[in-house]
Amino acid sequence: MSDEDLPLTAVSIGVRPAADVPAYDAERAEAAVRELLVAVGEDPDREGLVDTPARVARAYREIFAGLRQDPEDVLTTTFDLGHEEMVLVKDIEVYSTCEHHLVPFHGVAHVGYIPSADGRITGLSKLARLVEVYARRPQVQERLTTQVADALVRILEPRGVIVVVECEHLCMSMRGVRKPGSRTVTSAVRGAMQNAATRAEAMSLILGR
Ligand SMILES: Nc1nc2c(ncn2[C@@H]2O[C@H](COP(=O)(O)OP(=O)(O)OP(=O)(O)O)[C@@H](O)[C@H]2O)c(=O)[nH]1
Ligand SMILES: [Zn+2]
Repeated sequence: MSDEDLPLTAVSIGVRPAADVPAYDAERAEAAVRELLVAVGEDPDREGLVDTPARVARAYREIFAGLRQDPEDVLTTTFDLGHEEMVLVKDIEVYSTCEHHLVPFHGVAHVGYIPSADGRITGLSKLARLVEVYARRPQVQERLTTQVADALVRILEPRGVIVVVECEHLCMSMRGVRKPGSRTVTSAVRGAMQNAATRAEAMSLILGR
């Protein structure tokens, strides 16, 4: 499927299904890192840098592994516990990569849902794994937040979902506007979680009050 064939929703812009993403090209990544070192004025053959292109290529494989993972493969484990109340995993550590500057943004995600009427729930770790699938891609924080919420809606069919992400963007800290410590908060709220009282309950749990 070409990018032109994808519907232009916030979720799918620039996003291909894992099956359509070509295999990771470590050789190409390594050559590109070597070029980058030359471009910034470094000598890629000096002792300290000689292994760096290969090292960075290996690191990028890991950092962008989510491009080759489908959320459906993560949310496979479900249980029918008959639990119909809110489930919330908070303070899930997030490391992602800003797609504008290719530097990290990091912080926490809070993921909550109200199970479907039949009480179908997923494993708690799967919520954190879902965040990982989308964080390990070139990202913007808004899309990361939306994608996690919409994958939960699509796959678990819960009655409601809330996803709140709070991150510091190193592109705003170490360069550019240079405002270390500023945090960006994004949220996506779906279904019954949009009800004011339910949303307030979720937010009070997230804020620890
Ligand atoms: N909305 C959004 N913006 C982001 C995110 N990550 C980085 N940005 C912003 O993307 C914008 C890119 O702006 P440009 O003017 O094209 O790039 P730039 O000249 O490097 O901008 P500065 O960062 O202001 O120096 C900046 O304002 C960043 O702060 C994100 O996750 N969400
Ligand atoms: Zn950035």
